[in-house]
Amino acid sequence: MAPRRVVVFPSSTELGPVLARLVTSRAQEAIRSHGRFTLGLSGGSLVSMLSRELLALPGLDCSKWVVGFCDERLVSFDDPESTYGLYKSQLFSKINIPESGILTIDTSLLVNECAEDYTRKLKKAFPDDHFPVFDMLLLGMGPDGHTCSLFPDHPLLDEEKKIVAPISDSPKPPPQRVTMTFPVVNSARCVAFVSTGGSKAAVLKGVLEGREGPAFPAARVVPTHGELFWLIDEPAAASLTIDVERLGSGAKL
Ligand SMILES: O=C1O[C@H](COP(=O)(O)O)[C@@H](O)[C@H](O)[C@H]1O
Repeated sequence: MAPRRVVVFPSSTELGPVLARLVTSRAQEAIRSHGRFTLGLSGGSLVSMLSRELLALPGLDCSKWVVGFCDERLVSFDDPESTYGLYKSQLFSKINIPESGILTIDTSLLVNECAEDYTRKLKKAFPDDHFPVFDMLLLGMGPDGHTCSLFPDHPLLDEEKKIVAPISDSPKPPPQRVTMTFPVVNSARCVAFVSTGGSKAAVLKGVLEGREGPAFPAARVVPTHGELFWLIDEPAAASLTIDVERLGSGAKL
């Protein structure tokens, strides 16, 4: 298990460019080693930061990228809650990723069927893996400690067999979603959390310094063989007492 790296930036302004360069460095490594880069994206506040920062990089080439979703809300793609819809307008429509390289859910299906259909799509994209091994997953964390659509005290936290699970009682709207499960998240070669803002400070302390076990879903993200980064800003790090790395916008991870 690679050591966890908790990296604190003065603000999201410094964090953003480092995140973008981390993604492209892992993309280059993956393409060199096995010809493509598989990336799992989260929604929420990540969408606009990641899109803006990737688009700011000169000469970004996404022709060998395969992109999936760590979780997705079961709403039509033109709904403002659709993670795919947001990435399409803010990122995919502006880069050279092939359409076949974007693994989307089928929003016409009921939530259980949607999860099964997405499972089939991931199995097809990762034919050699029992659980898909993504080169990189980008995760967010809600103020309740949820990540993907894996919420505190939900039975899905203990899912060990499924690749993608349906959820129809998400405490955060919209209620119907599909989500990668922990076995998939923890199989990734690199996982990077991005968490910014003072509203995350208390939960971040619980997740990163929790003494009495992993009560928060985000604390269960411990890649078996992969790297784990927590990229956070000073307001989110305000309550931490553990040792962290403090870096600026020029850093290379
Ligand atoms: O609902 C969701 O929330 C989490 C966290 O979002 P944030 O806006 O607090 O960063 C996100 O990672 C997940 O993909 C999304 O569906």
